[in-house]
Amino acid sequence: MKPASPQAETRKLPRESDAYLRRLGERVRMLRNQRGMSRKVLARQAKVSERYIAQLESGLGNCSIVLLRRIARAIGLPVTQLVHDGSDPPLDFVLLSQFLERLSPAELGEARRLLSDRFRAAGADDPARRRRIALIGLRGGGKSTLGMLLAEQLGVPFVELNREIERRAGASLGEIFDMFGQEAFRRAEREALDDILNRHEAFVVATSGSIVTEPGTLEMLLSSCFTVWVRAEPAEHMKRVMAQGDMRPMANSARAMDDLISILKSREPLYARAEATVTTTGKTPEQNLGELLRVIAPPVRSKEPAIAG
Ligand SMILES: Nc1ncnc2c1ncn2[C@@H]1O[C@H](COP(=O)(O)OP(=O)(O)O)[C@@H](O)[C@H]1O
Ligand SMILES: O=C(O)C1=C[C@@H](OP(=O)(O)O)[C@@H](O)[C@H](O)C1
Ligand SMILES: [Mg+2]
Repeated sequence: MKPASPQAETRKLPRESDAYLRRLGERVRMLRNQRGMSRKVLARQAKVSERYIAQLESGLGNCSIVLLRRIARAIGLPVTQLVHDGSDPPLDFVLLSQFLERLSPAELGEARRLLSDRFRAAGADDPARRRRIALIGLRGGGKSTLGMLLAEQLGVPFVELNREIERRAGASLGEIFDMFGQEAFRRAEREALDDILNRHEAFVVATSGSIVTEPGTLEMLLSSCFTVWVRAEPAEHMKRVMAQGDMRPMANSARAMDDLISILKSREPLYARAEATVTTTGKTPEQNLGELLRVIAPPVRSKEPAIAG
């Protein structure tokens, strides 16, 4: 992970922004043309001046988000389809997302499983996936403690993702955050996970607490590994984190417990995507190890009844 010099970064930014505004303008023009709308009609429906639309389409208008939303509505699209970065997705992607929007949350879950079974080597019941165990959850839950015990029991390598990230970057987690920022850390999480998936067929990984927050990384984790949420009660998380002396991701302040509760609350739906959960409050690591061994065991298939003959 090589840092760009601050001067290079500031030189790059305006150029990147200009290119982005040009692409946004071209997209608005193309979508307006597709709909057979003149600039005049679009301006009237969005309640902005025609000159403004002309500026936007030529890549010169840095629109406020409220105005852009009005333009998107007048075109008949959600604003997210105007502002996305990078090139336009293929038509099938657009059609598929329209189709998915019609499904209920339960149907969406089923659709994701079906698609991932069809297009990934490792399906839900694939024994290979059960040999790649990922422990997820907030700090102090017990991922590292249980991960080490589980790997030893299974006779497979134990990977501490945070250490892998540090090894690959040649810098400590603190330095990565301070020097390169959140975005670099998210990228490093994903690259480190991809790397261990490529290097090992079987492992136990104690992931970093924040790994679930980047949708691409979460998807990779859920479809490649058997995931277990290692959780504890908030007060127990706090007690353990304080005992370890490093309060991140909470601000090291009097509000740490409030921070922890709100981080946990915002991440709970993501951690809950794990296929199994173990709660470590009031249990010994050995008790939880037994529980883990049970939950990761492949489902027992009932034998076909013997045909009497
Ligand atoms: N049942 C349990 N399972 C795992 N850890 C436990 C348990 N009970 C107490 N602990 C303690 O809680 C702490 C968990 O920390 P750690 O494994 O580093 O969590 P994480 O990796 O999720 O941040 C350790 O100090 C461990 O000894
Ligand atoms: O929950 C978080 O946001 C984080 C948890 C830490 O990992 P552990 O949960 O492994 O301590 C570490 O990756 C980073 O400081 C961010
Ligand atoms: Mg840990």
